[in-house]
Amino acid sequence: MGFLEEKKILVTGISNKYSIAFGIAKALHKQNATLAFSYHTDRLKNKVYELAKELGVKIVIPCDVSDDNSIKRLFFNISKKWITFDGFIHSIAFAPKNQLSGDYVSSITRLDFSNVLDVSSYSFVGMAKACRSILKKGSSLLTLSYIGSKKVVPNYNVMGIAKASLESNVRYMASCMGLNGIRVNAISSSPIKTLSSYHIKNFKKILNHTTSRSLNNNLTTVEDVGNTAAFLCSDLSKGITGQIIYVDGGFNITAMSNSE
Ligand SMILES: NC(=O)c1ccc[n+]([C@@H]2O[C@H](COP(=O)([O-])OP(=O)(O)OC[C@H]3O[C@@H](n4cnc5c(N)ncnc54)[C@H](O)[C@@H]3O)[C@@H](O)[C@H]2O)c1
Repeated sequence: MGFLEEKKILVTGISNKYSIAFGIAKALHKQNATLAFSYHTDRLKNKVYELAKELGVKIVIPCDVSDDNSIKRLFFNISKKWITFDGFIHSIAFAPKNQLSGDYVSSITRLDFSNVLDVSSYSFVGMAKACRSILKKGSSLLTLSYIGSKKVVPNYNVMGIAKASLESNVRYMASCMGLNGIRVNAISSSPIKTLSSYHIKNFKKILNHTTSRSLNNNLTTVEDVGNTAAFLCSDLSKGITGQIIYVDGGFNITAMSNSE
């Protein structure tokens, strides 16, 4: 019997087996959570159904978080299956590839700025707003962030601004929803090789730097993030809300590595 027995949790943001969201789904499944998946586009449908089958997930629903009607449809479908549920994982971000390299000030446009913040930050509160009435007391909402929100990481550019907004979203959402017994947190993860991170210029350099400066000299894995997510979705973490929890081997506290 796992510590998420009886919990019904929606996992968004799976596009393939390398997605952090799939690592989280596996960890939640291991603790006996009942899961639903949402996926972004038709192009991902077969892959996400295949991964759902691997974990025995019966509910798989499309949702484009840049569209309010699509978000509404997602939760309407969830309510038909579950009536109420215990929270969701928001593992969604988007920036065009040309915004993840080079000179931030020269390349940013008003349109890209608003699209990136819409999909990568607004969507978290947009989803919470749409499902608030069917969330159980004790629910947990979780999103994924990165230290580029607080410190400058070359080429992360507008995504850093989006993550700063997302982290602030976590605090304001936690404050609003606390009285309903709903907790809201973020995991700030080390860099991990996924489809999204692949688009960041010189990602390998960022990955190597983070690993060499982390206190345990280890690569952070999706299993590490997944296990922390499982804890944050469970009642074991009921005293934790409005927090940005670092899963980065201590990288965020260092100013210099032991070997420098
Ligand atoms: N990989 C890393 O190094 C790293 C580090 C810290 C935080 N994160 C964050 O983790 C989260 C997951 O990213 P990942 O690295 O697993 O990459 P990923 O590409 O596997 O996941 C990103 C997901 O966002 C979804 N998405 C994009 N636009 C969408 C939209 N309009 N509607 C619905 N879904 C949409 C994609 O379909 C995809 O499944 C992101 O928020 C990312 O910023 C990643």
